[in-house]
Amino acid sequence: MDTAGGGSAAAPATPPGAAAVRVRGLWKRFGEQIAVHGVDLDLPAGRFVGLVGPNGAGKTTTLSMITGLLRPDEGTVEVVGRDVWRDPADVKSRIGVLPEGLRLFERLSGRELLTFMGRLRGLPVAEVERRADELLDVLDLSAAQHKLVIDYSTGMRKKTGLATALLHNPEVLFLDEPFEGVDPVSAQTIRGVLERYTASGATVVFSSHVMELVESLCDWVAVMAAGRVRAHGPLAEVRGGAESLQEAFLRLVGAQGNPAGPRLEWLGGTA
Ligand SMILES: Nc1ncnc2c1ncn2[C@@H]1O[C@H](COP(=O)(O)OP(=O)(O)OP(=O)(O)O)[C@@H](O)[C@H]1O
Repeated sequence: MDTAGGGSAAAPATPPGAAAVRVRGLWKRFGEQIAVHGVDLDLPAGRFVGLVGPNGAGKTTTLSMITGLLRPDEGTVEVVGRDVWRDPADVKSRIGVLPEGLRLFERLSGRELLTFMGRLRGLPVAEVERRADELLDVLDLSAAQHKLVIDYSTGMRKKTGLATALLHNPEVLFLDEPFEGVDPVSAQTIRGVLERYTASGATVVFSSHVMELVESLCDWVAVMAAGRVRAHGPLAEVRGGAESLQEAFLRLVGAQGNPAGPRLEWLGGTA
């Protein structure tokens, strides 16, 4: 089995049009709380897929179960046609994951971290070095590559996490809030790398609260609320007649906001 991928460009094995992710009857409870409530989902390969939903909708829990980080109470997950929970090692060799609140090895430099992760993935040393050079360069991290990760900013950490997730040339990349806490320059860099990656036929699935971002990047969207999938499909279909994805989203999740009304009168101005 080639766990290292073909070349420096993504080499997806999933035929275009096939499902990159297939989820059936997925449930997760935390005590009384039902975080994921019988989710069915088909995410096509070769797309830029956005998973959106309000706080607490179940996005992170769902992504964690899809990527083999959290065991479901019920349900099945297939990624690139393989059962995640029956064959986790095979699936994990084919995916890259940037989880929420990623913890990196703080006492390694960015460069050492990439070398370590590449070797852990079974890549030959020379190939790790070549890929690390390119990723550090493209992600504007070359100048900081010998600094310890503990001294990295939030954006540098996200970019380093993204580099480690891409190093083994995965078929599907899962990113939980990849743009959170990232400045516009770094966001643009990350965006460029992801666009290049999907243009080669690979699949990106990412969660975000930022509708404008999802609308401008994604061609496929899944909307979650209260542990359920409210809509999923091509962006234009999910947006429907609404003017923007934001408007469609607010309608789908039934959100009216929570106006302060007569409350918080003490806030601001003089009493
Ligand atoms: N380990 C846990 N223990 C208890 N409850 C949890 C746990 N993880 C998640 N939950 C609960 O499950 C629900 C879904 O959480 P989840 O983090 O998946 O939502 P989310 O859509 O990713 O939210 P956000 O956008 O705020 O990150 C929430 O009500 C949350 O409190």
